[in-house]
Amino acid sequence: MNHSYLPRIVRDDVLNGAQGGASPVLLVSVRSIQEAQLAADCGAGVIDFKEPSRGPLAPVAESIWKAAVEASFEATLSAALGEADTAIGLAAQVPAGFRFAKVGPSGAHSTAALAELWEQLQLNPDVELVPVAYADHDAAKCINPHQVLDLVIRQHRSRLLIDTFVKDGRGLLDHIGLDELSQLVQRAREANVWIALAGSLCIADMQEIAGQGCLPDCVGVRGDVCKNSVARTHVTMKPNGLSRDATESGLVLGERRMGRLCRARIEAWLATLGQLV
Ligand SMILES: O=C[C@H](O)COP(=O)(O)O
Repeated sequence: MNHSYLPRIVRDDVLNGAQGGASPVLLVSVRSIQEAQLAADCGAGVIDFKEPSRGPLAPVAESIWKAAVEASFEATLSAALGEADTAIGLAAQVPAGFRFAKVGPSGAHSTAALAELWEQLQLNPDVELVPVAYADHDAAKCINPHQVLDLVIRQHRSRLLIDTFVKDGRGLLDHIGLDELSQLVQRAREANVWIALAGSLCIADMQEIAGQGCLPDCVGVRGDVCKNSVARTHVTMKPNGLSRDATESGLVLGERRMGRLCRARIEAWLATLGQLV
């Protein structure tokens, strides 16, 4: 494929974000090595492993983390660890080779409760915590994104992802206004905090956000690029009485078609972000 119109994404750009004048980096959440390969081939800057059927930040199996490190994708690796109930136990298992670990704040009713959660995460020194704030914080029963950002700044942490807890078709902008989002991004900027936005974002949302002069360091997507994904094909294309051979050949054809759709979507995102500097 022709990558010439895509922004050149190298790992330093991923880590430094738009603060150095670069375009926002694209993070694509995937649930398998197959999807990761597709995202890497397209040029996604961050490949984030999560199992969307089990929650907004649910982890994939540890065997997939290991396979991802072995695959040596040309992208920064990120692992979603879920919320306190899974993240504390899993943190130490995230292999070196991963750079980010996303942890959700649901249930943290106070700043102190969230600080305690972060304190309990025994991450490998090479793996950096990406604290998450939920725009729909009432549903997640936790403190709001301003309070999470306050804590990030107070603890001299480097990163923050604002996402949505409930994936019900509503997106980030259904829960947080553009003015408020701009304030958060601006505050993060001033405090030298790398900030990522996600939450069922589509390209039109991103254009609206950017039109407000609000440029995050990173944009995270899954729903918009993976709604036709290979993984979904497996879910929707059950045997249904077809012979095994016919079913398998249908799956292969379906996977190819869906893979093309995902690829086109990721490329459209990269082209859009590449224009935002
Ligand atoms: O980290 C980013 C999220 O995985 C985005 O997922 P989503 O686009 O389905 O809300």
